[in-house]
Amino acid sequence: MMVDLEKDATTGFEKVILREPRGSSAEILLFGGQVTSWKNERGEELLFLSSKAIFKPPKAVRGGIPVCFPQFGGQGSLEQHGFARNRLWKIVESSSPLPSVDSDKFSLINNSTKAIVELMLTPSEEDMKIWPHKFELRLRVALSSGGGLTMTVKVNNKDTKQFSFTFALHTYLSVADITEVRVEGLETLDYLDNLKSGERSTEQGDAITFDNELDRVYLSTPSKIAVVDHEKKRTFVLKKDGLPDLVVWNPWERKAKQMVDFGDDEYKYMLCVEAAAVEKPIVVRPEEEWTARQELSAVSSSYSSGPLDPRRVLHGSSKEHLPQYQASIISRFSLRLFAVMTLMCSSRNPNIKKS
Ligand SMILES: O=P(O)(O)OC[C@H]1O[C@@H](O)[C@H](O)[C@@H](O)[C@@H]1O
Repeated sequence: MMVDLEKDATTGFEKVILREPRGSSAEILLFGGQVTSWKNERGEELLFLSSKAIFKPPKAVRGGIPVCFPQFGGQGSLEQHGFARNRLWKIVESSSPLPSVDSDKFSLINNSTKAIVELMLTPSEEDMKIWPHKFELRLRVALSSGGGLTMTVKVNNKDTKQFSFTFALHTYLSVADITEVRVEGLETLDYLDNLKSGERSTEQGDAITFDNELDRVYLSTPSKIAVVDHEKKRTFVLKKDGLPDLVVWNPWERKAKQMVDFGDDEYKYMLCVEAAAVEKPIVVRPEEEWTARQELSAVSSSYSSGPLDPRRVLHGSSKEHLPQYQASIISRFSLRLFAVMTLMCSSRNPNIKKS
């Protein structure tokens, strides 16, 4: 396992590179704490990064996995998606003893089964003027020996009063042809439609497919979602914890043309699936810590990694024989029962603890 710190020759941005012996790798910019590349063992890029991406602060970089904090989207007093994605983060020295970046390239061998780096963002005086809360935001990125990419986020409240925020890991997946892509695991869920001023609707169909602009926040989603790329015969599996919502976004043709940092036809080759906490802001009291995690893996589409949706576990395959409306009613009833039982078991967010 190797962890390198380099200065990108083209952009001048500093980046950490994680490599594992079988060939997979990941790159993380200190600007934005943003993963901009994740490659499998054959060296194929799994994340989308726009050819028109602008590497010039304070513009956020279009692609990879921007961190949206302390605000998701445009609802709030801050800039769209918050400021974390266009600030310079620091490496937490204890995570990987990386030397300074004065010479061209440094390497070290990490003997664990994962190549890991931990980055941190704390507010500057300027940040405190727009969001007056002392916090520590940590992002740990780990590349496992199988090539899976795990991102663990921690927010510590270092202040004397509580604060709340919304959050997303804005993952841009690279796909071969968006019209041949299917998202599984969101069937029958409620969502907020950003194209209809956040109007609430319920997903009726089967898996989600794409033939137009789509911008939705799916609510209380299962911990495992699959994005099937038929053309590439590849399935992305996204597992998450502490991030109940899932944003699904593709700008399609018209919006693509309006974005200066996005190619006119690049919408065909990307899909954003964003593990998020949007509907219910996270509240963290002084000296408390909130943790969330996302695990990404890319497997051949013939691979089955087990049931996606907890409702399918409850009903087994018999649900498939029920008329669709009946199956959907039972699903929703079970979900509500599950939600009530969960609420009864814990009234506090299980992802928050004393730091
Ligand atoms: O252009 P930005 O600020 O990176 O945002 C891109 C998109 O991000 C998505 O998360 C939002 O749901 C969209 O509404 C938004 O257009």
